[in-house]
Amino acid sequence: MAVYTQVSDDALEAFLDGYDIGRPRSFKGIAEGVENSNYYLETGQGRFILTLFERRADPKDLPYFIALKQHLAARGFPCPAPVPARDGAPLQTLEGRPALVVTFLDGLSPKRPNAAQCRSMGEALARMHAALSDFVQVRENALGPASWPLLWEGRSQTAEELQPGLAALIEDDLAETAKARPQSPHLPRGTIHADLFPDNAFFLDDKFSGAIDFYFACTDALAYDLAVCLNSWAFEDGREYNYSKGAAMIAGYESVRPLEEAERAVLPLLCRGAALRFFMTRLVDWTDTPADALVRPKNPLEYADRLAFHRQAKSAADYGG
Ligand SMILES: Nc1ncnc2c1ncn2[C@@H]1O[C@H](COP(=O)(O)OP(=O)(O)O)[C@@H](O)[C@H]1O
Ligand SMILES: N[C@@H](CCOP(=O)(O)O)C(=O)O
Repeated sequence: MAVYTQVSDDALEAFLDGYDIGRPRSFKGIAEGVENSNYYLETGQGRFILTLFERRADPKDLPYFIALKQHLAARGFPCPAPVPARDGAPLQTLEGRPALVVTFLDGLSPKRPNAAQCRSMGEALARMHAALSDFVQVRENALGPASWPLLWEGRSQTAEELQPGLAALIEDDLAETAKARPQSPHLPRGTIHADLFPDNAFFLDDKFSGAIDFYFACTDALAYDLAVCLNSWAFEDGREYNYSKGAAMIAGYESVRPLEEAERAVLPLLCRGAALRFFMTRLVDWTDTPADALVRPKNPLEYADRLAFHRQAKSAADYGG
């Protein structure tokens, strides 16, 4: 579960005094999530999510994430809209933590996405990129290729314990993605979500209804966002690539923004990089999460299996593009 900071009734009352959203009718901690404490809040004026940012959130990044959500919401893209307090600022303090109230989104996250949902997600991803094309703020991708060797440092033994022979394969992935990196600056860039996994997307009747959790958003290659989604939506049980789902996602994306030839050419490389990024952070969490932590670390091997697929892929056609 992810409620790290408890909010007392008195603290909530005092906090809501600073807003024009009415008195609380319902207030409960949300079990899902990993990084921050999230609460469901219902008042006379509607439903909201209250987030208290925990230790891993860098306070200097919060204004960027808030501005990004404001920008998307203003353009009609379904995402949590920050709710400003009476003083006009959306970012406040509660129980000693930076705190944000956002609007509640309807919909359910798919546990096992189907091809129709993959298509709808691809289309929505391209719409999101278009809506962000005039978002001028820039944030470097802190989990981009330069960070991977640093995350890997001292982890090869853990990788070997998880799967004998894995360390050498990962070293090879690092070398190959580093070699090919100079190709990336030529790709269309913009603001990307960078973590649009199924648990961060909501659906109503197979139609995308909203995206949440923009806390890895950054400026990077647009096709890298598609690569993150192909990794997290189009593999069965974390292992086998589902060609129909991948093809549906790419077709959905291209129905809004056709990929350029340069993007198609490096799609396998971008997918390999995306898999490496999630493998690395999961590997770090695997060893560094204390046994009594509230959240269970996710299995890095799911991404080692995806890497095996990406190593042999030659072109976008291997992904159904
Ligand atoms: N705007 C929202 N509308 C509806 N539910 C939300 C909203 N934001 C978060 N949630 C719920 O809270 C959970 C955790 O949110 P998330 O942003 O993924 O947390 P974390 O950043 O801690 O990983 C989500 O899985 C979802 O159930
Ligand atoms: N999507 C990442 C972990 C990040 O968790 P989130 O709840 O903030 O999306 C993974 O699966 O490794």
